[in-house]
Amino acid sequence: MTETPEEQGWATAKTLAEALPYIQRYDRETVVIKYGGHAMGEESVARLFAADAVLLKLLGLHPVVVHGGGPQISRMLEKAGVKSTFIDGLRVTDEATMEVAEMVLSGAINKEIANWITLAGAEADVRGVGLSGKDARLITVRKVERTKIDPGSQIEQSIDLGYVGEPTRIDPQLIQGLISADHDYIPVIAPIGVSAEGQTFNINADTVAGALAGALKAKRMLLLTDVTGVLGADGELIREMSIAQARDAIATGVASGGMIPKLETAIAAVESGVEAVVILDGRRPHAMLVELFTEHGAGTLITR
Ligand SMILES: Nc1ncnc2c1ncn2[C@@H]1O[C@H](COP(=O)(O)OP(=O)(O)O)[C@@H](O)[C@H]1O
Ligand SMILES: CC(=O)N[C@@H](CCC(=O)OP(=O)(O)O)C(=O)O
Repeated sequence: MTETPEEQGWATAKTLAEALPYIQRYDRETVVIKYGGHAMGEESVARLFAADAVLLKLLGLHPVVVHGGGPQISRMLEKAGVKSTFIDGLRVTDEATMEVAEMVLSGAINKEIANWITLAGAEADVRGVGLSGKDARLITVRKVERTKIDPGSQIEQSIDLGYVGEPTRIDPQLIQGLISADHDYIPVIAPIGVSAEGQTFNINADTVAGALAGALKAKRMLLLTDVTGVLGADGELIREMSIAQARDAIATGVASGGMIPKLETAIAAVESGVEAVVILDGRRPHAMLVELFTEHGAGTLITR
């Protein structure tokens, strides 16, 4: 039986009223949202994401968006005839790759998301502000060091990932200023950092989100990706995990590839005081709203 417009109106009002306890729970709390490159599907879906970020702001939360763009960088490199190489989920980044990565992340994707937020929030003057870790030295990094044991000689060898950085210091002042001011700004951050010497580095976006969530003492970190959440060995969605279970999933190989940096980041964020991390499917419209404002939530919830 189809609902009349009037019945639909009553149902909407009921849904809104039911969200009250959750709206109060997150009142003035910071929520770091990592919007992955795989979650950014068609432009229409990405615009819905921007509109939902505006809604969160108007409901009294402080959303801070960190975006990825791995597949988009790979496509741009492919056009130039360059093959992408990943080691443990991290892109091997030489000088030319760094230039392309910065152009795609800070130049294109960052400004596009900030612009969609500003457009979606125009009537209430909610605005997206696009930044990278280079702005106001938001993210200082050191070069990532990786080693492997050579199977023949059994000698430990270092692997050079090039300009791949890991955050050593987050200076949250600029972000805190933006979210606490009278203006309704939503910071949008590209995963680019600088070394103490000012060299530009490429950083995994999950890692940036985790470090930022810790520094901002966020209530929640949402990792929006292209799977429903963490899947167990049986392929079923795991609804809740402790950080010990997350460590197990990595050690036993249940989590592989891109899921490894996500779980590592989730563990680090929870250990640094973030109450919970949720890994969820960002391709589904309104996934963030279901997670934050309904009893059942969405995806995999990771807590201490
Ligand atoms: N146990 C697991 N549960 C869910 N996804 C997993 C698991 N192990 C590996 N993965 C892979 O991790 C991917 C998500 O990571 P990634 O591709 O880096 O996403 P994003 O671009 O959103 O950061 C999934 O698409 C899936 O292929
Ligand atoms: C060092 C490193 O691997 N950096 C990533 C940065 C973008 C990213 O993390 O994007 P997703 O979240 O969409 O995967 C890269 O170059 O692909």
